[in-house]
Amino acid sequence: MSYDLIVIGSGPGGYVCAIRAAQLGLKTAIVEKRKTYGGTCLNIGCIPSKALLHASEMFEEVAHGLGKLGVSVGKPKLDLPAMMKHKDDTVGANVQGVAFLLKKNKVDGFIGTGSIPAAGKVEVTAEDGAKQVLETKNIVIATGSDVAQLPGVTIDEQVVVSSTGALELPKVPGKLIVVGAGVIGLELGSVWRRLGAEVTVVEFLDRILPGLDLETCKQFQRLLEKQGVKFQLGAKVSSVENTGKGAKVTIEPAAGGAASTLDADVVLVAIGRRPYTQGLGLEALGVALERGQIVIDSHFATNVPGVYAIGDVVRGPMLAHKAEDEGIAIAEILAGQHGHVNYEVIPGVVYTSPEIACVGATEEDLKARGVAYKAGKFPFTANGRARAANHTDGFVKVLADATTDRVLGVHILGHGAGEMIAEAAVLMEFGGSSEDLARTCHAHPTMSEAVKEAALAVEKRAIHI
Ligand SMILES: Cc1cc2nc3c(=O)[nH]c(=O)nc-3n(C[C@H](O)[C@H](O)[C@H](O)COP(=O)(O)OP(=O)(O)OC[C@H]3O[C@@H](n4cnc5c(N)ncnc54)[C@H](O)[C@@H]3O)c2cc1C
Ligand SMILES: NC(=O)c1ccc[n+]([C@@H]2O[C@H](COP(=O)([O-])OP(=O)(O)OC[C@H]3O[C@@H](n4cnc5c(N)ncnc54)[C@H](O)[C@@H]3O)[C@@H](O)[C@H]2O)c1
Repeated sequence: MSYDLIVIGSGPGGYVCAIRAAQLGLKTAIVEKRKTYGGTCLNIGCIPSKALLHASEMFEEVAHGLGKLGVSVGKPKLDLPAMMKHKDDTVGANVQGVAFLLKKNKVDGFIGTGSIPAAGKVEVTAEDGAKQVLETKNIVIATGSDVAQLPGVTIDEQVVVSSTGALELPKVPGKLIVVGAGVIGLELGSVWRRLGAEVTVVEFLDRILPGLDLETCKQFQRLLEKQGVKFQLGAKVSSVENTGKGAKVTIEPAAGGAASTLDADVVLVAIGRRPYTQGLGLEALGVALERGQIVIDSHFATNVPGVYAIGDVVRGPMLAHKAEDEGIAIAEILAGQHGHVNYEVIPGVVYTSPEIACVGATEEDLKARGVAYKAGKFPFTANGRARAANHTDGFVKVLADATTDRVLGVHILGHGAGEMIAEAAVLMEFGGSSEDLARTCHAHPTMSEAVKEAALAVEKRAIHI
């Protein structure tokens, strides 16, 4: 069988690419080494973590959030196996959904490890070792990423866990140490804190969530501390001694100085992810890599003709929707269209409570680039719906170019921020101004009115503050 396109890896980048290519009439196949489609995101990432985040948020809300609303209930009881079943069922429904969509679009699926013996050929090795070679005009590598390891620390997924093990813990740990105050550490740390663990986050830098808007992160850290999360910033974990029943974690100040130790029942290592290219045969093929990432041009092409790459395995934020948009763009390019991704407008969401959502530049980015900007801010305490729902933490911040008024960035800390950010992304995609946002009628009473008020605040004309 000869194909127009073979995609290696069926995460959000790969499966979306395959479906779009098939829609455009390309004879397409997809190769996946896992037993189920959907990649990191659906199997061990976005989807299971959001199932646990939602369930644990409900647990906490029932425990602490309802009394003020006049709803009196008894102390909630945690049924962890049922919560884990909800997570597993959610994953199951999603991965089956992807298998259905691939079939519906007549994409041929091959379960096995894909490698590229030469441009135009993909070898698929099944679990039992059986091999077959498929012919194709084009190959898209969408093999994603894997957990970054802490030097000298072995992840056994029992006591010392990665995000994968943290989604599967059989009981709530008494003490959980999280290494890394990035998105994974704060999301999964929140899950287990809500369910009863004492959580300490150890972060190398002097701030949490590097890369996100600093003011937003500082306020967010204070809210997490109020919830009971402890932070040790400017501290690096230098060793973890796994005793089988728990661990001793040695922490050194990042700036140097005396080490200290902390005891933990479970240690979550969440210090980032690395591009995954193992077993593809890229070295023999001569595909250029830089810091582990496959090097691509603006059309996703590697240096080997007919071989392209997208998603976590290439440069840019490691986000599912970025991988999806790249998958669509390369499929359209291969079908002779003009696929394109606007990297200036990729939203990011941290699914904690409250959530953080952002799109575009931070104040730090704009200062570093020397761009003159105006900031408009509006707190949820002044929003009627937020007060009615008892979700008054946080604010919306709109950053607009001081000369043209074009919106350059929007940062939201608040309940439902991940849903609210979409209107900012649409506005920015259309090159909109803060005035466009301020003049758009927003339904009352909604949390989104805070977005409009923050846009009004850019010109110091917010009404409700
Ligand atoms: C705990 C966690 C939570 C996350 N939450 C979010 C979130 O809420 N939102 C968000 O945007 N992002 C989130 N992410 C990141 C997101 O999962 C990734 O950015 C996204 O999955 C990248 O998609 P991808 O298609 O590039 O690769 P992946 O999803 O990693 O898929 C790659 C696939 O390729 C397969 N593969 C690898 N090598 C081969 C081979 N040689 N042959 C065949 N198959 C191969 C792998 O088995 C895998 O299934 C999260 C990640 C984690 C770990
Ligand atoms: N909601 C989402 O969109 C979502 C959720 C989960 C994961 N993800 C993606 O997954 C990727 C990986 O997430 P992550 O949280 O593992 O990585 P990250 O890069 O977001 O954060 C890792 C943190 O660990 C710190 N660190 C590194 N070495 C350390 C050490 N020795 N001691 C203490 N701290 C150390 C870093 O300074 C950094 O703050 C991210 O790129 C993220 O985009 C996204």
